[in-house]
Amino acid sequence: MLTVDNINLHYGAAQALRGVSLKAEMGKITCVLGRNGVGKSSLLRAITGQHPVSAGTIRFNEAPLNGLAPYARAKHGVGYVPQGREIFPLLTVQENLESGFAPLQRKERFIPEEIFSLFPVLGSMLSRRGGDLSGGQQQQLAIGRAMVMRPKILVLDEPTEGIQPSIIKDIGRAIRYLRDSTGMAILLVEQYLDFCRELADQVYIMDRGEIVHEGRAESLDTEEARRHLTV
Ligand SMILES: Nc1ncnc2c1ncn2[C@@H]1O[C@H](COP(=O)(O)OP(=O)(O)OP(=O)(O)O)[C@@H](O)[C@H]1O
Repeated sequence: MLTVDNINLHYGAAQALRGVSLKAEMGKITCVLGRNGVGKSSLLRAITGQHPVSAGTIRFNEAPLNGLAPYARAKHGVGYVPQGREIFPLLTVQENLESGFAPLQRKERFIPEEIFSLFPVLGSMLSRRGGDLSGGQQQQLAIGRAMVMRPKILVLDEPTEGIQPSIIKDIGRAIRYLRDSTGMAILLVEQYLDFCRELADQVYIMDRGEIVHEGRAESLDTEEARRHLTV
């Protein structure tokens, strides 16, 4: 389980996270909802080691992650699908997937077949450049690349952003499959309430750098969630 306990995060003098605590359990999908600018990406940056926290602790299966570089967190099993995908536009699909090999030992350096069963389009586009793919295909590639490193927790930053509805469905299916088949923990941040409600087991709502609600997805008060999602 990932345990985030009372973290603060600053950009210079500006505080983006205030005493944020949450848990993401193995075999569960945990969704953090919030509108633009409330600190969702900052939370994921803190968890993946892209930005240091100024207070609080982050542990994964009891191992402290604080202070570890992103690659060391990847070795602990933290896979990250950043906002905007950040795939390499000039590398091929195959090379993008292979860039996930970095934290793996030599004998593990192969692309698991299940990536192509989940996202067949990647298999048919292996020699195409990442930059030539549509936004939805790039999102699938970014998830595939994170899967290459066999994560124990997959952290996704707004996987539905700018993506057409049919591909959002595929991505939802893939995330559910990963939870059910591997028992990994999945933590995603979103603004898209319906996607989150359909997919998540546990939901948190963030507003202005703080967690303002926590509960099971089926008991989420949709009206309250919408209030936090509109400015
Ligand atoms: N590198 C940075 N330097 C300074 N301030 C930043 C930086 N990144 C984010 N912020 C600020 O921190 C706050 C939280 O931003 P963050 O990106 O975490 O929010 P978000 O909920 O993920 O929103 P979005 O969906 O737009 O990414 C915002 O006020 C933002 O302007």
